[in-house]
Amino acid sequence: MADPGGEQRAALLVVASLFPVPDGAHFSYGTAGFRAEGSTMAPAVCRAGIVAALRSVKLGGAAVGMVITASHNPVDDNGVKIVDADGGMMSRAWEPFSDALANAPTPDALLQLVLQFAKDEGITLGEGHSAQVLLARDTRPTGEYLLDVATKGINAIVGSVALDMGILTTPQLHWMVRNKNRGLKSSQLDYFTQITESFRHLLELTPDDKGSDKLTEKLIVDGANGIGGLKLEEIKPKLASLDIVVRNSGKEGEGILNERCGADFVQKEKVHPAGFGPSDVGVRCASFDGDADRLVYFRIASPSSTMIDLVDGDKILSLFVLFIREQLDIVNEKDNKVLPTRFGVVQTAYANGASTEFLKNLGLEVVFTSTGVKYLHEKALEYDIGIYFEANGHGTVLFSDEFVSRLESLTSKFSSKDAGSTQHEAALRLLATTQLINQAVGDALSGMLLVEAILQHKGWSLQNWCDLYTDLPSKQLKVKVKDRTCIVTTDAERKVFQPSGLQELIDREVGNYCEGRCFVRPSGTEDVVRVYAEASTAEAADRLAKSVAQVVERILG
Ligand SMILES: CC(=O)N[C@H]1[C@@H](OP(=O)(O)O)O[C@H](CO)[C@@H](O)[C@@H]1O
Ligand SMILES: [Mg+2]
Repeated sequence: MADPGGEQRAALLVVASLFPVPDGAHFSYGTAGFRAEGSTMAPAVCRAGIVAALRSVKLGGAAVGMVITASHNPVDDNGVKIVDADGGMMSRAWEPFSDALANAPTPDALLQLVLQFAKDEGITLGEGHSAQVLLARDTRPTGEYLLDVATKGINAIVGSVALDMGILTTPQLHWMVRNKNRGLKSSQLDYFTQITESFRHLLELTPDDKGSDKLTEKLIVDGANGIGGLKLEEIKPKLASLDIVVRNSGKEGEGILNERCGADFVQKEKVHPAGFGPSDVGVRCASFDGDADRLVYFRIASPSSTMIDLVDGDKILSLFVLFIREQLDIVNEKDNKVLPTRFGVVQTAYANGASTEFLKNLGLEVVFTSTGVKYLHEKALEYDIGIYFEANGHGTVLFSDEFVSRLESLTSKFSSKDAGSTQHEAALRLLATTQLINQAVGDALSGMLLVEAILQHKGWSLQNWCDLYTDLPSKQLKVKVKDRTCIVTTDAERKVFQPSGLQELIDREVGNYCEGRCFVRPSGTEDVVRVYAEASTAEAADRLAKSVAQVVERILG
């Protein structure tokens, strides 16, 4: 093993002894990084800092990111996830090492793990290499402390530089990392300028006959008392065409992060968030999660109930699909296939069955992956245009580099020869969309602006959007078991493979219901087994979920 030198060894030993893993603690790099109660996160965060710095060294000094957040989880939790140099999630191939490092029991064990991994990966330590890690955190009280811990971890790889980008939404940091490594402008101001300018371009391209009054109708945004609300307040003056009211804005004293508010709460509970009430009945509302990488829309149905009409990630996806396909068809109409058209729609098992049916009826290829953005994103990258969404509101639209460069040459060709033509305008709309929607990860701010621009383009109310299809009633439950990892799934998590016999029992329950569908899987972020059920009525979906939850309890205790 090449000796990295005394300085490097000492730095690793020192930092490992500063943040030892307590007896009995175990960290696991789950669906979205390490997560636990904030006050217990220091060992995992420090070691994630080491991993991020090593990743940057491995990639020749390209910028890598680290976000300190626990997203929609309670305010006392915190977490950390690593952003790869392309702006996406850290390569899955590095997760086993991250797990092993986070749990290394002694400073010496940690040192040996780093040395062995560096050797296996061909990473040269301790000499003239460079590494840079961009850091951000959300608004949690433990964030500042954990950011400092992360910096210590990063600095333990000699030659690394940690850059604190401040309090940001998770998608802002992903965007910054991607842009930086592409040699593009990458500050927060650049991000704000890009999304607000491309939004303005899209509005300018709205057909004259469409109801411009729709946007003057109020939009109320639930910021989950997190960072998304604060950033939205910051850009609101640049969105003068929208009448936006921010509630649960994240301002001091307004409420507790994610407590009875935010996209996760709204989507799972199907009731309106705190701070909303009867006076908001019928108004178009949107909800972000605590780190603003999820977006759902909703409307309070009646003054006498807390129930909402939910417009979830599946319906946002459907709206994006309709708009992009329509513009693509216009551009390609005359010059057949002037733009590449491999169009992929990616969902998970949690997608409402009615949405999948709707998309298939449009003649689209719908593919399924396991839960977790890293899987959906990876799949979407295989297409010229890859659209993915989780039902919970995390998703985006990815355009391949080739698609964007063909689109750029096409728009300049049109501007000199065919300016103002229908085709030219459709191409410009697509180009503005590639600029508006975050290419690194799902982004509530940019996603919301695209939704607003499309509703305006179509002259649609929230009702028109809701009417695309009717969701099948569904129910989600959590079951506490001794060891959730006993459940092994297959077929994009739609079938249980182990323990044997469990799938047959689920099938038997499902067989009792009309339009019944049900699956179970171990959560990657909580110590529970999740049960999801769909059926033709809400009451039947509840009953199916409950009976399958009982089966899981019986088998796994
Ligand atoms: C049913 C559900 O909403 N699951 C969420 C949740 O993962 P679980 O592995 O189900 O705990 O958190 C993930 C990270 O935010 C998100 O990607 C995923 O969709
Ligand atoms: Mg989130």
